[in-house]
Amino acid sequence: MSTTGVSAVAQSYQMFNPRAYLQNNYMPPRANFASEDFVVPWKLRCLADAFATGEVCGHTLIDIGTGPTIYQLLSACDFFEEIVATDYLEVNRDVIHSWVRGEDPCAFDWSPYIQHVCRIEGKGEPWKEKEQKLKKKLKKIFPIDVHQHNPLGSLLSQPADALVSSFCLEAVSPDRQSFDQALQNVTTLLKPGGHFLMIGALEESFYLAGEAKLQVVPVSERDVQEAFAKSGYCIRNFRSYTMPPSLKIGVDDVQGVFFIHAQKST
Ligand SMILES: C[S@@+](CC[C@H](N)C(=O)[O-])C[C@H]1O[C@@H](n2cnc3c(N)ncnc32)[C@H](O)[C@@H]1O
Ligand SMILES: O=S(=O)(c1ccc2c(c1)CN[C@@H](CF)C2)N1CCSCC1
Repeated sequence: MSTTGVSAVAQSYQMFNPRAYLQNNYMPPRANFASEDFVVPWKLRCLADAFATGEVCGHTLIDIGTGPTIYQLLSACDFFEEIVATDYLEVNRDVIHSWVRGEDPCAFDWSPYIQHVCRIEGKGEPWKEKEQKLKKKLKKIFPIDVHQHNPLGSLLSQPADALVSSFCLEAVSPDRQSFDQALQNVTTLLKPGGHFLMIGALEESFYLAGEAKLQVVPVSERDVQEAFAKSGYCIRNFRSYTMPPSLKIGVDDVQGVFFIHAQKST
């Protein structure tokens, strides 16, 4: 693992601006729910379908690199007692804390995401009920460093039943070796037989978040599949989405998005 590379990544994240990041990736017009063919509905569908199998369930789910977003947890909250959010930056952990407490009138409006997920799950659940359910289950918000062999330090008493992660490992790894090692590291947080649902960027080399320009290690579908196999997973499902030119507006150079559902070997 290149320690200088990891230190440089950590340094670049000191400039990360959560509000700019949300603006670039989670607000209209880039975030478009008009058709299931658009990337945001595609991501939410991947997650909803995986949880709808009923195979991904248990007491504790950990989200690796939560950032300032909660969409990635919406379909999980019916299947776990406790959801643990994690992030390297205190500024992002504070955004999630603030959303859970519901005290910030200027907080990001996730209602279009919650309403869409309730619609595709087809349970007739009012969106405000799902919102409250997630806030109630989001009991812990921990600091994490995926480049540490024990990413959560002593904060985790026992391995989780499932992991979720979205746009994290490739966005914080200076090279493929670090990406593979980071996956090995976070896998120690998951119980044998546990499930890992990951969404990530394909062939991306950078993204912007306000003043910060973050380097991303470009990964292919094959790179991701090989990394999971190397970390001892059975790949249950793998899907990918090709980014249309209209969504390439300069805030990143992402070429596509992958979804992987993998199960840790027993
Ligand atoms: C591209 S953002 C992803 C945010 C969110 N999960 C999403 O889906 O948009 C990457 C996140 O990784 C976090 N991060 C940076 N360095 C990290 C590290 N060493 N370990 C874990 N997370 C890290 C950043 O603070 C940021 O929130
Ligand atoms: O869901 S996305 O595919 C998405 C969402 C988040 C990110 C990326 C892509 C690519 N760069 C990542 C940096 F790590 C963050 N999407 C991109 C097109 S517009 C709506 C959001």
